[in-house]
Amino acid sequence: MTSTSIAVSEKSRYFLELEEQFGAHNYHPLPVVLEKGEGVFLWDVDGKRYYDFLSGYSAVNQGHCHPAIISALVDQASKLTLTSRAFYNNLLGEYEQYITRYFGYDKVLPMNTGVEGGETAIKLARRWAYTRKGVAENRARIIFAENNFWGRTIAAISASTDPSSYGRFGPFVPGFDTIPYNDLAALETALQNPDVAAFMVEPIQGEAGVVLPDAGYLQGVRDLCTQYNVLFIADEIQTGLCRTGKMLACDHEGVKPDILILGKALSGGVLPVSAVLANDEVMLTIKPGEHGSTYGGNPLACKVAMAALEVLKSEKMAENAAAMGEVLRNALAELRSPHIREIRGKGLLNAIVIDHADKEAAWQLCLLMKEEGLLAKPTHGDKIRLAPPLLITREQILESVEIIGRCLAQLD
Ligand SMILES: Cc1ncc(COP(=O)(O)O)c(CNc2cccc(C(=O)O)c2)c1O
Repeated sequence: MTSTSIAVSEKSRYFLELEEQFGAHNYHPLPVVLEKGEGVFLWDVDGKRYYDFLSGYSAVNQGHCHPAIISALVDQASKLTLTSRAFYNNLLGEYEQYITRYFGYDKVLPMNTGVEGGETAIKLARRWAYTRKGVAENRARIIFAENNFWGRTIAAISASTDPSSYGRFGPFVPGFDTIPYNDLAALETALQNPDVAAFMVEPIQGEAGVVLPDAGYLQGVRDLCTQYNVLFIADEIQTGLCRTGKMLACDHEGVKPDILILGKALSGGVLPVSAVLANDEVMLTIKPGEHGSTYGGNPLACKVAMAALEVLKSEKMAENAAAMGEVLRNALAELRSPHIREIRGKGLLNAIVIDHADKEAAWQLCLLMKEEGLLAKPTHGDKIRLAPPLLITREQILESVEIIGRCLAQLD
């Protein structure tokens, strides 16, 4: 059933058909056409209001159109938006000082999208391996966890174990190996190879369906990477910035990666901003003119990112995510729905695994929830991510779970 064949309003149909005719068919969106966002809410073109339980895949942690972030955007947009890195500007240095002190690293390399952050981290790791670890040129290896997802570039899909990500896009980037997630023995075995430069891993696997490792896994990764002189790269693009109830998911175990990758909510969902943080031993292996991007570190992004980071702390969003995550998981459990096989998550990064004979049940449930005023989307078939903006209240969580419960009851 295509989106355009599902019953939608005349106004919505107009927009769906425009995208059908003039846009690449590289997504299969839920049939809803949005035109306004504020806090935890979205409104469609007919003025219907929805709870947003996707948050732009955790890019809108601070809530849609957060006033302080929009104010920073609007203020800077009328002054200076882009200088390129051919020249200095009055915001990049202040932003670099702000974010490196915020997370406790010597330096930051500013980029735009999350996948650019991943690519940058890999280049840094390879360069560090050749210039500091003594790995022979072009022999560096990067280890990834199975079921990783860090974007859509050729390098990102070269690391993927998901055929729907890499199928018929070969040939692939060499020097990448994968091991089972949450398996320290497998990691230690892989680290016996002296050519390994880094292990890049999500502290909680997002696109795999919110997969949590065992307690102690991240500490084990940290210890093994230290023991074998391998860089621990934490991809916190989806788990970071208060989403899991701490500033970083790594903070739940108090571990500090050698390279930290941030994106998504680094701009509060306003424009693409990513960042790679590391100490000098790693970061200074890349010399002037050897890496960058036209928009990387632009003054508009710097201003927006500082505002986005500020509100995370000033509005105690990590604390609220931790508390509301408990409320959400407990309320979902109270539903005692036969169609919920599993409830999992940390903070406000959660997912339910749907148990139903119909393999389309998760999609159907999302359609039913849309009709009832809640937006969510399945990932990998039977899992529905439940990840609202981090300023959601207890009352809003409970109202949302009532909606989910009503729709689950209609699934039979
Ligand atoms: C953990 C993680 N790392 C990197 C990326 C890549 O970020 P960018 O998309 O900004 O390059 C992600 C992205 N996460 C994500 C989740 C769901 C859908 C999509 C999509 O490409 O539509 C992306 C992610 O979830």
